[in-house]
Order: sequence, then structure tokens, then C-alpha cells
Amino acid sequence: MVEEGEQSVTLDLLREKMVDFANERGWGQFHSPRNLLLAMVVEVGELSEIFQWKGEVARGLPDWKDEERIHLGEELSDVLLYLVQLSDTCGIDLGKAALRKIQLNAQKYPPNPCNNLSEKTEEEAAAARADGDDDSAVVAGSG
Ligand SMILES: Nc1ccn([C@H]2C[C@H](O)[C@@H](COP(=O)(O)OP(=O)(O)OP(=O)(O)O)O2)c(=O)n1
Repeated sequence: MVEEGEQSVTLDLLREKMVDFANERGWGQFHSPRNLLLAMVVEVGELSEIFQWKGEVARGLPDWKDEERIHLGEELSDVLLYLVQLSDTCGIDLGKAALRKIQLNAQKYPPNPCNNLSEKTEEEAAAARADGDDDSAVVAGSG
């Protein structure tokens, strides 16, 4: 038998666990799309609160304490778990929808082989920005 901690996490596993969680408590009746959307937005607010007033934080959060990281993981999970439930109650297969959207994004924003930031290190990217070679405007222009 696969132990809980060894299970690979899929959106479908999370969906099934949240269906069981709601059914065991008789909460399915309250989990309408609108209620789940509002609950998710509240959790996005709680997630935002963690970053509020901190200023910009470095990638990987190197200066954060363990308890801050744990709290962040909890709030990220709350958003994900409500999103999974919202998608389910709307009859949307979130995994399939997300894969399709990644394809659409790639068509809309074709890769530029001359300007592949993903192959640059953070330092090289920072140096390029300092030289005025900043392609963040391209990303910022997306809607
Ligand atoms: N009707 C509910 C209530 C809770 N949950 C689940 C989804 C979230 O993962 C978590 C949210 O629980 P809380 O509303 O207690 O929110 P927090 O865990 O953020 O607690 P708090 O707001 O006290 O920080 O529980 C759920 O699916 N359906």
C-alpha cells in the first residue's frame, strides 16, 4: 500500500480528498460555485497578507523563518484546494483546462530564440537589466 506521504500528488487526488472531506461533514450543500469562489478569494487575501508590507522578497525566500514558510504553504494550499473544488463543482477538468491554456499561451507568445532568458543565470539577467537590455516590458505588456 502506498503511504500517504509517498503518494504522488495529482489534481484528481486533491479533488477526491476534498469531495470526501465535504461529504463527511455534510458541507457539500454549501459548496456552490459562488461560495467556493468567495472562499478562494478570502484565502487569496490571507496569502497576500503574508507578503503585505514586506517589500520585494528574494526568490526562494532565503531570509524567511521555517514557520513563515509553513504558513505560506498553508495559505497557498487553501487557495489551491478551493480552486480544485470550484473547478469540480463547475464541471471543469482543471488539469486538462490548464494544459490546453499552456498551449494557447505558447501560441500567443512564441518563444524568441535570440532572447532566451531561461538560459541566463539570475546574475546575467540582472546585468542585462542594468545595461538596459530589459525584456520584462514584453511580459509586462501581456494581458
Ligand atoms: N466549508 C469549508 C471550510 C473549509 N474548507 C477547507 C478548505 C481550506 O483548505 C480550509 C479553509 O479553512 P478555514 O476557513 O478554517 O481557513 P484557514 O485554514 O485559513 O483558517 P483561518 O482563516 O482561521 O486562518 O478548509 C472547505 O473545503 N470547506
